Amino acid sequence: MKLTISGLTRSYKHKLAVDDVTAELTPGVYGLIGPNGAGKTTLMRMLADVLLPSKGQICMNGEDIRTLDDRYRDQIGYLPQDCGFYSHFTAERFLRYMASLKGIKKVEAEAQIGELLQLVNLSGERKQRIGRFSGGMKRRLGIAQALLGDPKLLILDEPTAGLDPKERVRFRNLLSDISGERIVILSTHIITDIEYIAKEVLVLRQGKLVKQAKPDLILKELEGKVWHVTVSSEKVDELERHYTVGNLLRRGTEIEARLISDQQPTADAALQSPRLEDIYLYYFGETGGDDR
Ligand SMILES: Nc1ncnc2c1ncn2[C@@H]1O[C@H](COP(=O)(O)OP(=O)(O)OP(=O)(O)O)[C@@H](O)[C@H]1O
Repeated sequence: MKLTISGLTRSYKHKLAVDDVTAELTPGVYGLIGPNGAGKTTLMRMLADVLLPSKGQICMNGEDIRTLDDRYRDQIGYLPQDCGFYSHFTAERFLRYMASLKGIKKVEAEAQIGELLQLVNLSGERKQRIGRFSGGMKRRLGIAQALLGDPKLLILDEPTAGLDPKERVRFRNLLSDISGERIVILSTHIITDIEYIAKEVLVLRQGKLVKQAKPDLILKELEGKVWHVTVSSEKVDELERHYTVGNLLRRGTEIEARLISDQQPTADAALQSPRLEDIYLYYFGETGGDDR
């Protein structure tokens, strides 16, 4: 199974939200990252075939998705950023409803619903109204509905938004369990969500795909560029003028910072082992991670 994206472009009036994106995806987990407004949701909506591109093409196994039409949509599971739930529905009624929209036969749907509720750890809550669910439970139910029909392409827009750290760990494990032969594309602001499970990271900046690479390769690229410095507080402005500086840590009159620089920034700067979350500093000049 192969998804080929060629010159995919989408503008809203004068705003170019996705700009000439070309990529080839094969089974595995892809982490789509980028700051707010980078175009992640727009790209995912086009992949989910709920938004038409202004230009460009998406092909599945060499066939244009416009030609495949229903045959493409039948193979997709999509969790939108804002998954509108019917709050008076119970979890199982919601999944039954979504299964019928996907054209899954009743008996088959019942079997899948049971399995999926178990997978997302909501079996005990299957008869509870969604209105009483926490944000994390709703997100897990959203993941279950995306998995109905055993889709070959799973598109998850910020699936971990609103999950607490424990739920995020559970989600990571769930994703590595279900990835298998599927292509999974998930967008996130939180690098640790994809650190151990992403086959490749897709970096989107101002609508452009500026990087598609394995996490190891990205880390290699950052080697020799990440520094830890300690400066007096009055030198911080100067440091920020010259370098891309991450979170500052105040220690008395001194400030410690992690920064990106091709050369050693100060005489006592110490080289650091790059971490995947340094991607945010490197590509966007901002920090990413659990605190965002
Ligand atoms: N319906 C719309 N009409 C006009 N502009 C839009 C529309 N949807 C998105 N945009 C603009 O397109 C750009 C990309 O938005 P998009 O939501 O795809 O980014 P994103 O990376 O998903 O951001 P976030 O992380 O905040 O969800 C932004 O500048 C946004 O303001």
